[in-house]
Amino acid sequence: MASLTLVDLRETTGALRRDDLPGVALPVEGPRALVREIVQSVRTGGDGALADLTERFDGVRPRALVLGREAMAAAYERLDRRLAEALRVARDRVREAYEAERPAASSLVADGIEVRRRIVPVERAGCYVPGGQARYPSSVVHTATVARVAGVRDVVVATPPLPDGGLDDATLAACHLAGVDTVLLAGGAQAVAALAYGTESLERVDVIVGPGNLFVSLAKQEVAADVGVPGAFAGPSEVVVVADGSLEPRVAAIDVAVQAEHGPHGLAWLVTWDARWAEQVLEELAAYVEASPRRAQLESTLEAHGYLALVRDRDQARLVADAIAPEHLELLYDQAVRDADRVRHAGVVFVGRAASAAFGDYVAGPSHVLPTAGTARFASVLGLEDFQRRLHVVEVHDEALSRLGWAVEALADAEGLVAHADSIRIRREAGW
Ligand SMILES: NC(=O)c1ccc[n+]([C@@H]2O[C@H](COP(=O)([O-])OP(=O)(O)OC[C@H]3O[C@@H](n4cnc5c(N)ncnc54)[C@H](O)[C@@H]3O)[C@@H](O)[C@H]2O)c1
Ligand SMILES: N[C@H](CO)Cc1c[nH]c[nH+]1
Ligand SMILES: [Zn+2]
Repeated sequence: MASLTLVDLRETTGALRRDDLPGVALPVEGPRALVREIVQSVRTGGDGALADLTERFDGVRPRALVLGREAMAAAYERLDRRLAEALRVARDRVREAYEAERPAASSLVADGIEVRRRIVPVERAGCYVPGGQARYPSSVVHTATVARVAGVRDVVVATPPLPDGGLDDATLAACHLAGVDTVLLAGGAQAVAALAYGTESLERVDVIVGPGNLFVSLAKQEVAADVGVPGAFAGPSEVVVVADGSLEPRVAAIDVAVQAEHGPHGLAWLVTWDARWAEQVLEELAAYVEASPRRAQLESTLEAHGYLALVRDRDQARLVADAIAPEHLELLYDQAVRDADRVRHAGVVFVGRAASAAFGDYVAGPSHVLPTAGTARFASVLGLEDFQRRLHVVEVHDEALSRLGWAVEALADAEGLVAHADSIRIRREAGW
């Protein structure tokens, strides 16, 4: 029976560091060597290697390696209307959230130098959409829509095939709605390699984004020298639920289970100052896990990385959350809004008793591609900037020679870089 491992912090005083708490120790060494081998094999073997590896790891040869817009549009027409409408709502909310964040071009003029900052989208983006333990049409929406708002010209989605070698209508329809150009029917490290290096049927991309399991995340690290891998380590899902007796125990129990049902290697914490109430939550959680059709996934995460932290008060609860730096943080007690603004490390914070992280997974607006494994200390949610480059145009008027030229010469002389200094001197001596 899955339970949570007790971490009693009530006697602990002062600051909490990340290493004071049990974390997720991902078993990376074996997978890393395998991922290296897979990437190399796709890099040299192209389409053939990709199909062979798909057969090896997904148990099927894809019916086609690449699908185009026609297949996506046809799937959208076939899709159940309620689901199509839900996907459209999710797409619209993600699109609106990111349209509101579009960075403005900026410029600065002073001393004869005009600096303009241009925002230039990458040309081709690869969005990895997981498909092992569950299918993720929502991840299509939460990656490709952001790429489109960022202005990317070609958007490719890579996702593993179904056991029949094809792809589900919901994922294809989501591609249609999100404006995807090409679908690559491959998953895991082999898909990441194909996106990074290209194959006979797929042109390589400029950046790879999107969540995935350990093999996907390690493959992104493996190819990072050759392709942009911006943003977070978006690995197995995580949640920290902070609540007390003002919340029904079953509601808290289910929220702990929400992210754990994704599959192995995830992380789930319940943090509370209400020990009696916590016992009721544990009972509810055990019953919920036992009855769930995703019991195996729930148990794999909860048994390895499911924790109950007993803390003194709200302040200590926040320190615990900050030390964990979880992907999702739920603050579900009264008056949590003030505390939300004091949180430093989390992928996203949900506040209010209605605030299930499932809203964020689907329709809140910000992408559900979020930092995991403690990387929320330095990484953020998928953003427009992950698909864009900043490019400065520096226009230098002659006036700058008299106003700033001397500083260039002084610094170049100090560094012994004579051509640097001469390039200014020669212009000044010409009387420009
Ligand atoms: N952080 C985020 O933003 C976010 C968002 C959505 C999902 N997720 C996470 O993404 C993950 C999705 O994982 P998934 O497994 O369901 O789908 P996935 O598509 O990431 O992984 C499936 C692929 O992994 C490969 N694979 C599986 N076992 C392998 C093995 N032993 N050796 C080599 N390759 C192997 C296969 O090729 C398979 O196609 C979950 O952990 C979920 O929690 C994270
Ligand atoms: N919770 C996942 C991110 O960790 C995203 C997701 C997609 N579908 C359901 N959930
Ligand atoms: Zn989820």
